[in-house]
Amino acid sequence: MRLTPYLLWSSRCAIYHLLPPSGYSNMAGLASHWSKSKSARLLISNGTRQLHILSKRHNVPEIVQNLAPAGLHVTCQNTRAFHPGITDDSFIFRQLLDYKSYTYTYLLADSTTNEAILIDPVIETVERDYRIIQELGLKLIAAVNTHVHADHVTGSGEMKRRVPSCKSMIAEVSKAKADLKLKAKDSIKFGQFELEVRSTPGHTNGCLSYVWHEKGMVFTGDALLIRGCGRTDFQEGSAAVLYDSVHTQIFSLPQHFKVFPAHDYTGQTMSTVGEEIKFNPRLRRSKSEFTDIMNNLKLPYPKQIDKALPANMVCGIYDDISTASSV
Ligand SMILES: N[C@@H](CCC(=O)N[C@@H](CSS)C(=O)NCC(=O)O)C(=O)O
Repeated sequence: MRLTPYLLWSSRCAIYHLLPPSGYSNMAGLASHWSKSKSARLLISNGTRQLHILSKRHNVPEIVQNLAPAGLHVTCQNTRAFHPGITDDSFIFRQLLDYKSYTYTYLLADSTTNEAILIDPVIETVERDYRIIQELGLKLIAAVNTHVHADHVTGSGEMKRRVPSCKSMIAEVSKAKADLKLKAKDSIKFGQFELEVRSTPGHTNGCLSYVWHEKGMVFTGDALLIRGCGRTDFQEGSAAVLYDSVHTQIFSLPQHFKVFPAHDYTGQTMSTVGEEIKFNPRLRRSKSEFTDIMNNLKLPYPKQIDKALPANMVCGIYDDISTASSV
């Protein structure tokens, strides 16, 4: 069997993708590694779906021989490994991209109860996200917005039309319409898990970040981007406020916490608190240097701002736009 490294996340978190066999010379080594390792597991898949998890009692070389003609693969996964899109035993995590606005939507779920939440859904990708939720057999309980976005329309309202149990959420101070208004120290529960709500204003006055302490993740919206941060030139933005928010609410988290922002324009998917403290070219500086940088960005306004702001004040339900409060 040919053993092809699929992704090397760190020296102790390797995920190997085993291609359909052309010979089985490595099989003995693999089987030995697998039988000794508490965290490695072998999954049978058809390339898109996981079909079966092999247990230690299976005769792996024999099974693999029979899989290849059927076009099936064996994947050896280290369950201590983590990568967006990989499901560990207790939770499901998907990082979903909207190519138009470079927005990340996050799907989080408890694998036992199947309760799920979506962070920052986008209206154009609601069908895709809804299909994933259905395929995975999840019960969507919330569409959680990090803030009133200016560059795209939220998918919360459209998702609510498809999933009546789904509640829309946004910061109370944003004054946007939603089923549940959030404030600092609230928690968002799904199954056995919960996210802590932290107030991180500065990009907008109602920006929230969501901390998943148990899994060491923080969803920062536009407050903290990878090697960047949200602009501060509209929607009651303030560079000084953003600086304090990030330093007190995000940089105070353990340095290994993974940072998942609402956007990335450079193809990066995640960072860590420690990396951003060290390498963020804006936020690692003093507050006055940061303010100078932010006040001189000279970015063009987002293309969809005129449509996005009023729509997002009503969770993206266009019928309600005429009754929305002003932004
Ligand atoms: N070109 C995009 C908008 C890009 C932009 O302004 N992004 C915002 C977040 S969405 S309001 C931002 O804060 N960017 C920070 C930066 O440093 O780029 C469009 O037209 O939609």
